[in-house]
Amino acid sequence: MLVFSDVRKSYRNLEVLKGLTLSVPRGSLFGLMGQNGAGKTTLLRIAAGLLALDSGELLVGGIDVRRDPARAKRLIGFVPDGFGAYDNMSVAEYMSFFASCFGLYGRSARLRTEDLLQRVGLSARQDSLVTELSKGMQQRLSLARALIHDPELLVLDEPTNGLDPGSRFSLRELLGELSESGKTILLSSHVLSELSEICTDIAVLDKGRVRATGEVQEILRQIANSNPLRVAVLNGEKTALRMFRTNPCVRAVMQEGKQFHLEFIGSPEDEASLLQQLIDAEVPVKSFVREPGTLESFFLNMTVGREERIIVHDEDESDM
Ligand SMILES: Nc1ncnc2c1ncn2[C@@H]1O[C@H](COP(=O)(O)OP(=O)(O)OP(=O)(O)O)[C@@H](O)[C@H]1O
Repeated sequence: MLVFSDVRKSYRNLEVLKGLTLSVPRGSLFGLMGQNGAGKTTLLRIAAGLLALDSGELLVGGIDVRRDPARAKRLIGFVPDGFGAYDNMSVAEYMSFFASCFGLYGRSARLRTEDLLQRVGLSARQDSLVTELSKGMQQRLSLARALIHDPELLVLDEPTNGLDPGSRFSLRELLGELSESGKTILLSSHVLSELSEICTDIAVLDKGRVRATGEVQEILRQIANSNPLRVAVLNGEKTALRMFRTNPCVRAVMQEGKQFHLEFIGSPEDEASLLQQLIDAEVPVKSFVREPGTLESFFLNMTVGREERIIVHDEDESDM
């Protein structure tokens, strides 16, 4: 649905997107991760047709945005990070204003507005001033506004930012429903657990480039296969240490008395095989736990330099 190829964008001397290549599949609910200043908003604003790219190519639904920006824009609804100033407008007037921007007037604009306000749970607030709405309600109104022309692609910049847990939950449900109804959704978020819960695909943006991208389930599976193992034994720690050091899946061992922290790259079968070896050697295992995979650990691995991460190797051979 969206294909960025070698896209570059600078603000004066600051190059923010440095040859960015990314593909957002049609029908996906795509999450964009990245540290502050990574270039997420810049990327989303380019996707929404609000910023021009300096070089490279962007196709929206197969349309080259540089050749036919107006046609590309009709395919997109954009929800920015922040609501803007609409002090003297009621909810109904706000919707009617944006409907007119897309050539919808009279009865068709009214029916579309009613349908969208119902979908976002704001039917009862049509006559309220938009400034009287809570932040969560404003965010839902902004979403309804972005859907006024029934776009195929919805782009949202930090949509859950500043929302309380209840509003976050209802917005996530709404995005899930829209995704199921066939919309392609591209959103950024700092709440990584949220992305793993709702997104089908993610990309990690770092210093203006895509460092990793793929289906969330596949990424979580890979994370799970590279997570540490924590093992505690009642005794037999020397035998256990010898086994850990000779196991091909164990990259580093940290020992504290009868407890071990293993950097382990392996499948659940590899884990089971190591446990079986300990049992066969009659080492009494007290606990054997693989830490769960999270998007946070993946994100940190991608964006924090290796030199900043501490990996402790147990070099001491004296207890063998
Ligand atoms: N209009 C602008 N003029 C000059 N520099 C800008 C402009 N907009 C953004 N920048 C700079 O570009 C870089 C990327 O900004 P951008 O807002 O795209 O990042 P982001 O990943 O969305 O960050 P955040 O998570 O903090 O919102 C930052 O260094 C920012 O200061």
